[in-house]
Amino acid sequence: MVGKVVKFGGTSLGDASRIARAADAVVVARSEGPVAVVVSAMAGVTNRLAGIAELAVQDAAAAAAAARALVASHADIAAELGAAPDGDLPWTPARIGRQLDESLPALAAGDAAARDILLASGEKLAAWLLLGVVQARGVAAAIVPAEVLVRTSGRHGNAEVDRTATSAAIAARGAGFWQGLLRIVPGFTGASPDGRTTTLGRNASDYSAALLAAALGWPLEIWTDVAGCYSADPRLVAGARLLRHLSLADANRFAHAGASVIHARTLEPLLERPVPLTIVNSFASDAQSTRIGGEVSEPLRGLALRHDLSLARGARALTAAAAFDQGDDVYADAPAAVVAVSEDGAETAVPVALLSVFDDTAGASLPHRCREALAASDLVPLALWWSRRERCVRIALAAADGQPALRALHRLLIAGDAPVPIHLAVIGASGRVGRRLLELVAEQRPSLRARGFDLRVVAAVNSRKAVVDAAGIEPAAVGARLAAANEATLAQWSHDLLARPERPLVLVDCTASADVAARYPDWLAAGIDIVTPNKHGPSAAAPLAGAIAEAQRQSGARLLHETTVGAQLPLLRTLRELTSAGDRVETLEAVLSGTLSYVLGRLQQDVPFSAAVREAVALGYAEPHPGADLSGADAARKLVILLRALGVAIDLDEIHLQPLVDAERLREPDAGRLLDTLEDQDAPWQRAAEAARAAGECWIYRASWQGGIAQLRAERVPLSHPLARLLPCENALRLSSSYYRAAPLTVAGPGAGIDLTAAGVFADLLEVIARHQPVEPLRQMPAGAPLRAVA
Ligand SMILES: NC(=O)C1=CN([C@@H]2O[C@H](COP(=O)(O)OP(=O)(O)OC[C@H]3O[C@@H](n4cnc5c(N)ncnc54)[C@H](OP(=O)(O)O)[C@@H]3O)[C@@H](O)[C@H]2O)C=CC1
Ligand SMILES: N[C@@H](CC=O)C(=O)O
Repeated sequence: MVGKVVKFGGTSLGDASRIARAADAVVVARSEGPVAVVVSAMAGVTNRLAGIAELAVQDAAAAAAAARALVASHADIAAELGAAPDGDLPWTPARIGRQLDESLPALAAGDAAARDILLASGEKLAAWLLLGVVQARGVAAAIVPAEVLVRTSGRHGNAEVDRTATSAAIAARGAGFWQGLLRIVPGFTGASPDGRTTTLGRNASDYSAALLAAALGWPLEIWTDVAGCYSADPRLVAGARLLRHLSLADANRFAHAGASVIHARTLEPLLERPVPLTIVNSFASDAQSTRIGGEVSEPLRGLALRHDLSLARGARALTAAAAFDQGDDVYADAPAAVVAVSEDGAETAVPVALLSVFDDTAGASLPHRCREALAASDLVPLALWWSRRERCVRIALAAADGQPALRALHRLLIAGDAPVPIHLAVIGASGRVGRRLLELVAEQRPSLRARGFDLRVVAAVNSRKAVVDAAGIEPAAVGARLAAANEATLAQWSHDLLARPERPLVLVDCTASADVAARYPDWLAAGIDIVTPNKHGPSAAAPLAGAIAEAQRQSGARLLHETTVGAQLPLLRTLRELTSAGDRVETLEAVLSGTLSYVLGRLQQDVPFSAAVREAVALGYAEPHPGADLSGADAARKLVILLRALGVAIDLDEIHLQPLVDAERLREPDAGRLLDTLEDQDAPWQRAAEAARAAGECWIYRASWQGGIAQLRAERVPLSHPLARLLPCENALRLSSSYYRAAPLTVAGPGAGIDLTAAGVFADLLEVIARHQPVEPLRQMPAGAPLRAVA
């Protein structure tokens, strides 16, 4: 009886809820026939184990503690799942813990065999966890140690698999063994001829699963965090298309050229003993998938980019065949200009990109069309040639031209005139800024479409409900769709959003929520751009601020938040540009709260304090909870953001802050009730305003930064003071700097309001969209002597 092999990647087993979901999928699969499961270690675990191996060399006690913590975290997850496996098991967290303890001296001595035992324990612990949940679901299951199946060389860290011996070992168990109990096999692991545990190199669990599937002759499903192979890396190319059916041979050509998702090594056993492979998105199993092998296949049309290559001038040369891809003669028909590489090229090497263009429908015209497409985008290749063996066009480019060329060629050869989809998730969609933003999206969509973009709202969220719909939600229907939607917590909708394969995805956070801002690192790390007027992220304390910066650095996704200070006023961008042009700010004073500027301005017009606050709320200047304005906290966040834009490392708790009204009353959580308490402030503020007027002065809520001290407080200033001349609600910034010493730079204007804020958010959104412009401007090739080699 034919069964199937199901492999779960680390993200699919990333936490208790994902393990439970994987177990559910296994139970369904088991109800349909025999199943063997291969598991990776939980996401991040192999990196932690590698870190422990390094630590053991320097600090054995710290390594032991880290190993214990890691093993204990798996036991905690089993407790959370309420499912620990029973029966006689080859290992348990306790056994693995003891084994790691015992191996510490060998690890400290740098023993490669001990390191392999340590690294392989991640998959074993994951197998143990999944076994427990599957058993708790009533499925009879058992673990098979990979060491008894996968036969390898003795090379620790990256062992070679003896495929013949491995197939024989798998077959030797007999059909009954595989068709009876559900078998769970840890991936990434094998054993040397003398029985020592070996590991197969990073990301090798797919390979383990392919070995098992080929030996059993069972189809393979790989459950991972993407839907499959795309016509180009969807993180780099907006509108990349999912390739639904590929032959094994075409998938192999594509993988060898550097296409992501499937490693060429995974395909090797399947090419020898063909069984179909399906890639399934664990987080959106409703989504489409890629099926490799099997009855149906489509012509390969896709682009793969490698940028881990370099091109050298002079020096000792190797054949590119050896340097690029062992045993592959793809360069045999390449021009002489790109067939050699410097071996000692560290000093002379220039990074290059190598783009492989496959279009099996194009015939002999493909090189010519590639040339034309590049020329149309003002991109100049270093070399372009037809690879007979791989039936693709290879294009060597200066490294900086790699991604622009990828996008340009994808658009011109594959996507055609189809607009680039830009997916939008609007958080805070029923709020004032959120609603106005959705109106702007509806208004501006036609002009964006004319520029080649299709702006689609795919998610809308408020504090209680969420709609996620890849087909798109009409902006005008968002309110009704949310009203009809199910309740969803932040954790739930964030999880659903992270699972969506659509890119580019821009999350617009129109809340004032710190909890939402705390999720920014996760979203950014997943390649989701964020646009926001919410000050909680950019003014967050160092740990969150650092995580946000790091996630942007690693993923290339960006957080844009120009409206967090002064709404639509050009403040942050101006300061960043000045700083990067070498200016050094010496002192700064500002009015940063639109609400307080309005309230204090209205006092001068004889409007009572409490009435002025109500007006500011009604006009849309105030925060969702006006206590944030009256306490000065909102303005303090703006000052932090402003100073950080100038390169000043400062946290909120370093600001000297004097609230406008007493802190006690600001504890009232209900905004309406807080407003009801304010009338007793009318008389004192009326007296204060009259006294100021009599002295030829007025009140402002002044922010300042001088001598390293940042403060905010209500102050009386002469009417001649530049910050006294503001209209109610206006903000102003005045700074002296090395460039603005003779006369300070002043920027002033309306600094709050729903329309202005939504317009500023939309402007940030346009900036993100512009990054996905399919054709990019000409980039210069690196200067220097003629370039003549690729590696
Ligand atoms: N007004 C202005 O002049 C300016 C405002 N800003 C900023 O704009 C942002 C939005 O302000 P505004 O539109 O007035 O606020 P609103 O109170 O009108 O709207 C806030 C929205 O966020 C939603 N929300 C709150 N908490 C969560 C959560 N945990 N998860 C998901 N959604 C949540 C609310 O849901 P629900 O509808 O269910 O309550 C609501 O839809 C704020 O950060 C503000 O500081 C920035 C510059 C200027
Ligand atoms: N409440 C703020 C507006 C948004 O940042 C203000 O009054 O300035």
